[in-house]
Amino acid sequence: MEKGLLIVLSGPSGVGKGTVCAALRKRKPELIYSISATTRKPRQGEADGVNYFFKTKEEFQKMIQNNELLEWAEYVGNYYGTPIEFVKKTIDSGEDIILEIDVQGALKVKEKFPEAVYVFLVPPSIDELKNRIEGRGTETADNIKHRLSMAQEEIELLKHYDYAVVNDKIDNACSKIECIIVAEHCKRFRFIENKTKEGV
Ligand SMILES: Nc1nc2c(ncn2[C@@H]2O[C@H](COP(=O)(O)OP(=O)(O)O)[C@@H](O)[C@H]2O)c(=O)[nH]1
Ligand SMILES: Nc1ncnc2c1ncn2[C@@H]1O[C@H](COP(=O)(O)OP(=O)(O)O)[C@@H](O)[C@H]1O
Repeated sequence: MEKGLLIVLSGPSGVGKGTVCAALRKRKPELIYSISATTRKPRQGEADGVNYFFKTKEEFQKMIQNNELLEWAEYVGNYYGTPIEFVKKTIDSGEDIILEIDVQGALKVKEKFPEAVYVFLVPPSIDELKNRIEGRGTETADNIKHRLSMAQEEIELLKHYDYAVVNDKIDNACSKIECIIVAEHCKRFRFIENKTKEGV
């Protein structure tokens, strides 16, 4: 049976990863979403086990020690990580799973899963990125500054990704990601065909 795709969606904070994933969920309900663990405090409206698994620093450290995380990263003073078990189970069952993670985390996943599909969500401009982070109204002025300076460095890492998707309009970005998923399935089918022809 063909394995599911591991799709890694990342990009700078505020580019719209969460928003695009929420829209994709509606358009493509069969896609599975990984839920990360974090030591960040829940924002208003966020629930444990839905947006994140909210952990204390000690609990998070235990997850690292027990090899329960596919990757983890420290981002602006908090830890974020991807529980590995759920990801493995999903792709082994032939279903596609999407990870919405930061750029450092994505590059760590690439070391373990080079065959995953790496998509970088690009802001239309740095000014627009600033507007979006400020407009969201969830961060302090200092935190926004930090996120923006990280964004400049993160955009340099675009070259390690398979695809760049500009998040100008949410629907455009979703359509492009859907096209990427279709194309990647076609690519893997060709790979299986070649193997069959070679008698492997
Ligand atoms: N490495 C890694 N980054 C994550 C994970 N989950 C979320 N992130 C990223 O951590 C960053 C901060 O997340 P968050 O505090 O929710 O803020 P926001 O995504 O900017 O709204 C974002 O870039 C997320 O994509 C994870 O499991 N691993
Ligand atoms: N295509 C878009 N056009 C305009 N605003 C957007 C777009 N995508 C996201 N936003 C807004 O930008 C802000 C940051 O989006 P969010 O999904 O929280 O980003 P991220 O998860 O990458 O940090 C939110 O207020 C969201 O409504």
